[in-house]
Amino acid sequence: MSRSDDSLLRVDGLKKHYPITEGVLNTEVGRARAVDGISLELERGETFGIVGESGCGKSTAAASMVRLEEPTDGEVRFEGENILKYDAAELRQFRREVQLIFQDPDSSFDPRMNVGDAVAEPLVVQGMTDRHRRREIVADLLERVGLSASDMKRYPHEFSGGQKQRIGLARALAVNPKLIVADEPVSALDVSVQSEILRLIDEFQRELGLTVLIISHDLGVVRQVCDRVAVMYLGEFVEVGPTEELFSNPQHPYTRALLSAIPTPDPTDRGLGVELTGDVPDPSDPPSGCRFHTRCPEVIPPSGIDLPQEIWRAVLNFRKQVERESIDVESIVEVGVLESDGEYEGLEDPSPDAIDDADCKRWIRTEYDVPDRLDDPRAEAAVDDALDAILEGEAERAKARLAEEFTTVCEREKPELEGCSGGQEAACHLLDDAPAEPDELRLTE
Ligand SMILES: Nc1ncnc2c1ncn2[C@@H]1O[C@H](COP(=O)(O)OP(=O)(O)OP(=O)(O)O)[C@@H](O)[C@H]1O
Repeated sequence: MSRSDDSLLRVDGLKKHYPITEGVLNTEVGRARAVDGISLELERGETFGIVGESGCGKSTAAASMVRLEEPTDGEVRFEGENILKYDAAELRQFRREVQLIFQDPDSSFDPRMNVGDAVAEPLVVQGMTDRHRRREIVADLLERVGLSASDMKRYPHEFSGGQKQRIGLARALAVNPKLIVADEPVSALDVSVQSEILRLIDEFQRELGLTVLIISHDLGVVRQVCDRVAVMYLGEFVEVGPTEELFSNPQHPYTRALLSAIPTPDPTDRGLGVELTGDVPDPSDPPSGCRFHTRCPEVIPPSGIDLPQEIWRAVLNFRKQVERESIDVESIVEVGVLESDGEYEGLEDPSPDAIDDADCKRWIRTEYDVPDRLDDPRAEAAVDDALDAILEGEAERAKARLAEEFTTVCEREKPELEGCSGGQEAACHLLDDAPAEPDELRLTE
């Protein structure tokens, strides 16, 4: 992602992995890959947003970029200097130039300190000894954020959430920072107040030429203020681009799914019609290939498999349950018998052995929304063989049969971020120029 040499902050291949330990000896048994190789450049004066669901690594990314967390790998350059090599004095200077705003403004205030002292604190730390001058600056800042100079004497608990966030902004601006990093700055506030705070950030950004990095799970927030946006999923950026391009012409299925989830005021507008189900997977064991493939509504089928999208997704979900060995045949059969309209009436032992295999297989298919018969003969044969193996208690054979027929390029190969026609970059095999398998077919809708 090469933009200009005059970027304020440049991040290359940033990773933050947290060790997972067990036992009294704290033996490392794994690593949570919270951030797993992200790169970006913040141009001076731009507002950049990182958006994604809870748990995909946004806060850790921001914290690692400003060394609140020590990165595991990668490089972060601020005005061309490698911040990971800063000594204590350089780090102190950096901490003045980069100010942080958090979701909960209370966390940055000492409840026993009045607002005047709280906003002036960074000036004191910076060595400004002139009390009168400090008061002037604080009065001016409070007025600029929409409060009054007389609020200086009051204490944080006397203010509403929105007002506290204004005070937090005044405090952040006190030392003329070059970069503001705001982590969910409005998500704790009422919707009506959110817009006001975002407008204020926008105003300051323009007036003072600030560079702003906003972290949010809310696409509406980033759309309101950001010039560019990165969409993050499970420690990686899956799409990066100018805000309007990304919102009007999303290229990654994850971006499309996030956009679909935004409620629209128009009841006839059904959005992009994509539903995002399930949670972000565990970052200590991310899915292979494209990390989104386990939830993606647009997974590319393997060569020669031709199923409608919804049915293909159901087959993939069924395969996932087989992989996890979580298909509870006994319970499914028990329910099947109860609902079987008398066919098995009076049966003393409703165990799978006492039931016709064809019925067991049909009930398992129903449980996972797989139709009784798939139109694609290859897919049908694979599902049927796997069901036979399951009923014979041969889980490994079932897994192997499904893997043989249904392993997709999305699971096999990791897509890289690449430029798309709309001016953004996205990491998705749907955008591959030459598909890994030439006869790979897009799913019929
Ligand atoms: N100190 C830690 N030790 C281990 N794992 C961690 C630690 N901090 C974060 N994680 C894990 O890293 C992943 C990313 O967390 P992070 O808070 O950065 O995500 P997020 O997108 O900001 O979500 P949220 O908005 O909920 O904070 C999560 O799975 C989280 O559990």
